[in-house]
Amino acid sequence: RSKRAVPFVNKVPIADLIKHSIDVAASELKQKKILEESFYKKGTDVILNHGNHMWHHSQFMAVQDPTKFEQLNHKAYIVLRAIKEFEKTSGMLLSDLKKKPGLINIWRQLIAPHCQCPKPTCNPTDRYRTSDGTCNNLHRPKWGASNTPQARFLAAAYYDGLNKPRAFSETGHALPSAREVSNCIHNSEKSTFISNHLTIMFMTWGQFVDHDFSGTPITKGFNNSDIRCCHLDEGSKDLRGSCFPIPIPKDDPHFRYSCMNFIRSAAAPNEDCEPEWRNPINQHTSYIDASNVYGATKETAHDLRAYHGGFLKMFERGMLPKSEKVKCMKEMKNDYCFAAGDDRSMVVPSLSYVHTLFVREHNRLASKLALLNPHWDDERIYQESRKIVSALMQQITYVEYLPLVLGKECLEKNQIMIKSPDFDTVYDPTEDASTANVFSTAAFRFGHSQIPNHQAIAGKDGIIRGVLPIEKTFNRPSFMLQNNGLGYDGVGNWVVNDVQAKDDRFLDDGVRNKLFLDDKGRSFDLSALNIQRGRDHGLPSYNSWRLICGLPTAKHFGIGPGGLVDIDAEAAVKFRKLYRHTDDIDLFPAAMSERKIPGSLVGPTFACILAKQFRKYRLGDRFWYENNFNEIGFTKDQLIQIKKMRLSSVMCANTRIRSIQFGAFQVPSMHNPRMPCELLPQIDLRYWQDGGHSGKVIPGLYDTRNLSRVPLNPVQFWTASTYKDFMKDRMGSPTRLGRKRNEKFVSSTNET
Ligand code: HEM
Ligand SMILES: [Ca+2]
Repeated sequence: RSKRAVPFVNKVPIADLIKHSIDVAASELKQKKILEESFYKKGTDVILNHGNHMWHHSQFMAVQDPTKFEQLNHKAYIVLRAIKEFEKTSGMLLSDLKKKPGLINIWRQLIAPHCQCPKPTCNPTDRYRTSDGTCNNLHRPKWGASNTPQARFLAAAYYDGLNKPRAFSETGHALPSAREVSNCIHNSEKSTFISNHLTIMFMTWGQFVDHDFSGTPITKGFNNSDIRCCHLDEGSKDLRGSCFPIPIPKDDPHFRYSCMNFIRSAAAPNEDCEPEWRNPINQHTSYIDASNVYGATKETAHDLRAYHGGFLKMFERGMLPKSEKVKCMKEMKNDYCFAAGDDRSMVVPSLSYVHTLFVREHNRLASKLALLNPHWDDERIYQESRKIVSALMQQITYVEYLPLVLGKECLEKNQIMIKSPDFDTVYDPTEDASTANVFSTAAFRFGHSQIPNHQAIAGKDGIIRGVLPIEKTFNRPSFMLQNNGLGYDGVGNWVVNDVQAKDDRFLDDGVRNKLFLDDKGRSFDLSALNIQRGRDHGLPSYNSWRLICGLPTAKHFGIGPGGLVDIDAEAAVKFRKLYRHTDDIDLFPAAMSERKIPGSLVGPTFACILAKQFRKYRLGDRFWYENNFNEIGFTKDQLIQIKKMRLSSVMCANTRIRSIQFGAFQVPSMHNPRMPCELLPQIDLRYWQDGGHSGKVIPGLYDTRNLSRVPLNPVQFWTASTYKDFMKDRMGSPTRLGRKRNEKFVSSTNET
């Protein structure tokens, strides 16, 4: 009986209550719009100046498609407001409502006028992925698509069960400020360690692939303006619901002001606006499909295409094309801002480097495929090249990157290991590959501890020729464009020769204190943002994740049985000081503090979450490169070619690099020696020739570099004096640049 819909509450038909709730919500949306406009008119919300620290953050969290975004956000508002009203009038909770299919049907019908979401129509014989990821799963066409809600592995933990951030302890007190937690747990002052074998490229790949499967935009004000939360009084903050600023402790070692701006992520409604708690939007396709290269909507993909020869647009000397839409900081006369499949491409030069590399690879493949198949049109060449590039993203991530993150044993256990030299049809249409909230908000941010305090350019010998503190490179393409684009190759030489910061619980100063530093000395703390974002997204606490991962939960703050068993005593003491109850502990700081599983870079809790998600990305993708599916898949011969490939091969084929170690994620060593590019594997594209591999040598097919060779001269722009200022600045406060690294820098700058 309990499964049937409850027809009446206090003699009022329940359908009437639902209708009333939706009507209230729809009419309040109108008032909300007026309220938002008033914040703009009052000057609380503004169009921020270039270079302001909040401007940088807002660029990073920007909406890629404002029209879709506004629609999603409005629908989500109606759903959330209507549930709140319904809870009030019916006495039922969201959780009760979700258990009653009859009521959900009524809800769906009544909310439909506010929720026109055209359903994608899928053609099962389409050979290529859609730009927005729809129709990958033919039964659930929106799974993994862009501009859909992030998935959940666990029920949300909002303060009100629905919408408000997790801000209070089990004891009823406020949770400690995210900055306070960061100061205590993530502060790197005492650490001088650098990773002993992983390169900057390893860190960069993590960020690059993250921007393929996840992009969470923040709420915007009227007229696409930026919300300034620290300017609001308490009453207005509550009324708006989009502000959740971070209090900065009075005795903060770095910040001299008391409030860090924090705007909540924008919300997306569920399919058909079904009743659901708040969920952040993912504006990327969850699939590893190079949506960061090609764009995650039809419109972005269109803007990036050249529409001839299958090419993507490019600027002179193989650089990313100019963007009119995305803004950046121009420091030199000829600087321009980059357009890419993901708008975060300029956040640091190391990331712009890989973005550029993959656009070059696409165009290189396109020109070769056109030689082999002169009858192919622009569309066919574009799609076939895109298909290979997406496969390379998967190959590099699963064959080169993940074994270093998780260790082979974990890959094996979770069906993440690429074992076969050719097909391995793993597709399971019941797996939803949508990126989960916990994965993008906490677990995959593990890489933030790898971010070094600097960005640099090196010569072919790997010796650093110029260096800048990272905070002077955020959103500044100058570094890449200097000396007519030669900065590009310098960054490439740097990322494969220098080491990243160590994978520990600490975040370096450049992002923990100086993230998006502006000329007024204002900036953010990345670890505080991560923690606050977790609370904003209603992420359950550390213990809940331990439980679902089958790991023991902590009942006390000791390190013995029943306590924080995977955390060292020194850190456990800090958690005891910070939190009142073990069920309060935020996931990010605690999982980052766990001892690593041998052979991996993460502790058991993050390993569990990462493995679960990477399994879904593999099993839930109909276009996964290893699937033996006629038409949409590769042929066996083609797949064998792709499985030979490494990131180093891609760098060799598209840049002026002449020799490189086989594994670009590890520094050159006896076990990973540098070798001439000619010795590295390259795809034999003759297997893509219609009518089969002819065996003929096709002129032009094997000269892999499509750029004219220009010798790499020592780069003049970031001079030794810049470097010295940088080091002077650092010497005052010890940072994690170890002595060994200092020596290397000094000797290198003496040479230039
Ligand atoms: C120079 C390097 C990097 C910078 C400056 C940077 C900066 C940021 C910032 C500002 C955010 C948003 C913070 C917020 O919630 O307000 C973010 C999110 C994120 N970062 Fe990083 N990050 C870097 C490298 C990395 C690396 C190496 C990884 C992983 C290996 C990573 C993974 C992520 C993920 C998964 C998100 C969430 C993305 C989303 O859903 O929108 N980041 N990062
Ligand atoms: Ca994607």
